[in-house]
Amino acid sequence: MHPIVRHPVVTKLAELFENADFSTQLGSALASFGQHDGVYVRIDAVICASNSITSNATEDGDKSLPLGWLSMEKNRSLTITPSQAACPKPAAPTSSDSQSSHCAGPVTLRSTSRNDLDKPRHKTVSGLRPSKSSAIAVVTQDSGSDSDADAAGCLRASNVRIEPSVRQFHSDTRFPQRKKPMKSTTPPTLQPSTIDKLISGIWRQVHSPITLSVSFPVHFPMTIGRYDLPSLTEVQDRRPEFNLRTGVSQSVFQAINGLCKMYYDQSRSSRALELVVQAYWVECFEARIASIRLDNPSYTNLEARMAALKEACNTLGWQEKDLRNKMAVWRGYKEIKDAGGWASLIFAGSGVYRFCKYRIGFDNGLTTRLRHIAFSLEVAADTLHPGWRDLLRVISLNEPCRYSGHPHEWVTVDTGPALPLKSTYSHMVLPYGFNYEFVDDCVVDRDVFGEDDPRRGLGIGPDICQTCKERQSDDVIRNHCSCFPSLFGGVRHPPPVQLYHTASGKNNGVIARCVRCKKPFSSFYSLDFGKIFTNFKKPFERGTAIAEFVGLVTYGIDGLDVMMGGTQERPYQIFQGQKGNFTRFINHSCRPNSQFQKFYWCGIERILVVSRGVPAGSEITVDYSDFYWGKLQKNCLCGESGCRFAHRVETEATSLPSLQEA
Ligand SMILES: C[S@@+](CC[C@H](N)C(=O)[O-])C[C@H]1O[C@@H](n2cnc3c(N)ncnc32)[C@H](O)[C@@H]1O
Repeated sequence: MHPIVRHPVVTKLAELFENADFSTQLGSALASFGQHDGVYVRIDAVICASNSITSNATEDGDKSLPLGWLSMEKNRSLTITPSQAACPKPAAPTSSDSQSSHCAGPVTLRSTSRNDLDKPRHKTVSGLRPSKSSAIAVVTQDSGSDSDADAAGCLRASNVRIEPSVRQFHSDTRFPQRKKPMKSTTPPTLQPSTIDKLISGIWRQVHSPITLSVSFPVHFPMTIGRYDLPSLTEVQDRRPEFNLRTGVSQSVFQAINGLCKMYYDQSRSSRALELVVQAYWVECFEARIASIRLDNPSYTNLEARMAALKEACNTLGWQEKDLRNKMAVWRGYKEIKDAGGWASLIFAGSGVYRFCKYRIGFDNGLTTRLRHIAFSLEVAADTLHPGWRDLLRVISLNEPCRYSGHPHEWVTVDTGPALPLKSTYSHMVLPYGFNYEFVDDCVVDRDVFGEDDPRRGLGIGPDICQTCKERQSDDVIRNHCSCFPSLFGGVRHPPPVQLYHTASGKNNGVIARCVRCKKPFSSFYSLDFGKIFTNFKKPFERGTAIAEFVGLVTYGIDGLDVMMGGTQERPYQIFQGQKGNFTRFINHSCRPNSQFQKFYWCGIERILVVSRGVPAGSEITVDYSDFYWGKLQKNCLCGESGCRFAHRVETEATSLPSLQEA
């Protein structure tokens, strides 16, 4: 076999075009030449009309662009690029050379056209230009002419003769580009890179109130709090008539807004599902290739790949070419998923298709950056969209968390991956270190209170709300009190808040991400595994309960932060030193956006953090009270203009403070 056939470029081409016969065909074509230095295999890219794709013959109008030449010299194969080959080394004129010229037809993939010879390789900018060549090539009948003596002759077909210099014009198919006028003299501003846009898009979606879920119809009617949930048919029936001619009332407009939002969210869910399935398909495809090779040990990887591709095309009913194109995009999805986790793909938004189709920035650090945020992203997704992992059920995947513990055990940091909560206290001297257990409800200290619950209000009935006088019950159907529906008497969701590392020296704090409406069905609802999702990109509205202040209900603690509760006759403390919820991390502000507030639920006193209007994306703060600050040897860092405790380190603190209700 001719050594050129073993040239890596030939192998690569055969692989690239999945033409296993290419090497054999080339070998037999070269066989007629014998092994000598004068044979070139010229590799061209041919631009042709789509209708000539099916036929092997190239059309007259086809444009051939030489990519390079392969040749043998001193028994060593060489690769010559077109730039080197402005004049490839002329081979010594031997009798065999002339033979090679004559026989060039079957070896070259395409015969050389005149255009190929004289076409300058740089980009042309005008429609008309004189040729740089001082000679013109003319096709002759005499294939054995001596035109090969020309410097570039060895690249020319032997039936081309060079005429003496003729002025010639070429027309160009491209119009000159219009020069864009300079808009202004202001210096150009740095635009965010495509990767920046993709990553900020992911964060935007994670912090948005979308509900990503596979929706199933649920059995209605049912009641949550005071609100009767409509049945599916009721939903249809209640839709107002959409008749634009009779005018659009506010309620009609509200309804169409609700409908629009519902389907918008639904299509986002199905888009996310599509991404999940397609990324997973790529994994299955690779696994199928491995199985085919196991079943057919004689198959090469290429053959196994082709077999798997055929199988897929048969089921999908797509052309192989179509599937290949789609696969290229799906591979991008898989790469994003591999680097940033499933959350990065699910929340990637619509730009991800274009991103993967054109592979913008993939080699430019995208995977490193996604790996960097994977952790924080998953913590945020779990905190704000607890149902997002359900989407993976479509591929029967039970994806384990990349992080361990409760999402609030991770502190988000603007500049990098989330930090383990414990590590953010390593710089502090704490008597027992930092150990905090997240619990949803208060735990009564039995050593102190026995079977009694000190929070039980004397003379307060367990059934009637002190505020609205409606019936209270943990049974969703029986409950009629809707004072704080997000916490009591309804379906409880994880609050849309995250722990974050403050930049102002207060160590950690709590940030509001997106929030729930006070009323469950103000204008829009969506069905999600039978739950009602009422998240909106709204602030925690004034009067909304953000959370209950949860910890160990005890008494007798001195010198540590505690919340005082009960009455003078029956006092108790809520201690968050070892267990509790995220309210333990809420900082003080002299202009707070929330406050502590007492509320009786089923006869038991609860201390709530209630919003005074917290915008999404801002820190949740309360006023710790003068009493607390009076005992704290620290300056307040709230930064408010009317800060009461900014310059008070000199003040003697007698003992450690207690938090008190505002
Ligand atoms: C209940 S903790 C709040 C969470 C705390 N930042 C952390 O990282 O654990 C109360 C402590 O936070 C700090 N802190 C809260 N608000 C503050 C403020 N406005 N200025 C300075 N320190 C504050 C004080 O050290 C205070 O004793």
